[in-house]
Amino acid sequence: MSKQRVAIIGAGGRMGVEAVRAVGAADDMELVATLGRNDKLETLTEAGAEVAVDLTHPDAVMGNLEFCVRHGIHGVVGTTGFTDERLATLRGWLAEAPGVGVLIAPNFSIGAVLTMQFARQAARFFESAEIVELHHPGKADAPSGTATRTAEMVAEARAAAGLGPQPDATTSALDGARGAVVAGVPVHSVRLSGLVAHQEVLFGGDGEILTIRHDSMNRGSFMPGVLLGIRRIGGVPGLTLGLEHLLDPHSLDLDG
Ligand SMILES: NC(=O)C1=CN([C@@H]2O[C@H](COP(=O)(O)OP(=O)(O)OC[C@H]3O[C@@H](n4cnc5c(N)ncnc54)[C@H](OP(=O)(O)O)[C@@H]3O)[C@@H](O)[C@H]2O)C=CC1
Ligand SMILES: O=C(O)C1=N[C@H](C(=O)O)C[C@H](O)C1
Repeated sequence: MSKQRVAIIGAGGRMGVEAVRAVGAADDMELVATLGRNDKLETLTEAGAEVAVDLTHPDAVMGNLEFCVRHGIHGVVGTTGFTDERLATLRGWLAEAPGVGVLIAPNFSIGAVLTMQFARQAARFFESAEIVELHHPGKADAPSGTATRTAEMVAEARAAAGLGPQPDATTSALDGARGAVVAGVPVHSVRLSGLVAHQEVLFGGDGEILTIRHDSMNRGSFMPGVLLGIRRIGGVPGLTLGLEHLLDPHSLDLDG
């Protein structure tokens, strides 16, 4: 069986270095290109890349994806910063490139994927929900992509259950004291030396609190998800939002 030809964009970064190691060690993959900020995207086509992994920066990722999609290269994207508008633009490019697949994974770690699923499942039972995400101080964006996606999923579940706005009597607060509100869910961002990537989803009801916490202790925790995305995305044309859609179809059917 021929090996998948993989390129990594952002190869010198914290995640990129780890991904170069993981792809290099995978028997079914060949690392054909590693790109940094100053490399031309044409390197991807010259190297014959079939899948490009993007681990760069919110300012760079859309340009990278436009090039990949237009040149028939599948994308596995860990980079954050995807708004509804960006996703619509990406869907437009994909509509003109039948057969090309792009995975946008807010988080590649299985524990974080499960955290989001558990949070979605719990949301309808509690009147209050807030998120605390905690990361290393080198992180460029806040709130994290994972926290933003989690808040959206919690909000969707609340709306489907007919829950209204959260109780909150605050009428006077310093800017930022109540966090950033994402789809009605307050999200608090901590940046602290020593941390890697962590998240708590807090739910409150009458006399009880449920806390769902996940900790990535190192960036190796993301690599099985990166490799899974590379292996599967070629068989899933169009946009896939979230690693859960590439896992076994029934493995995350928590409501079933
Ligand atoms: N989905 C997931 O599971 C995870 C996602 N992430 C996300 O991945 C992204 C990268 O994170 P991290 O590795 O910590 O960040 P780093 O800042 O460590 O690395 C980013 C890399 O991208 C490069 N880069 C920046 N701009 C460009 C560009 N225009 N073209 C090509 N390369 C570029 C940087 O190059 P240079 O060194 O020259 O600046 C650097 O090597 C972030 O958005 C982060 O949130 C992180 C962890 C897990
Ligand atoms: O920048 C990071 O480190 C991470 N970014 C992603 C995010 O914003 O959610 C995933 C993980 O939290 C690590």
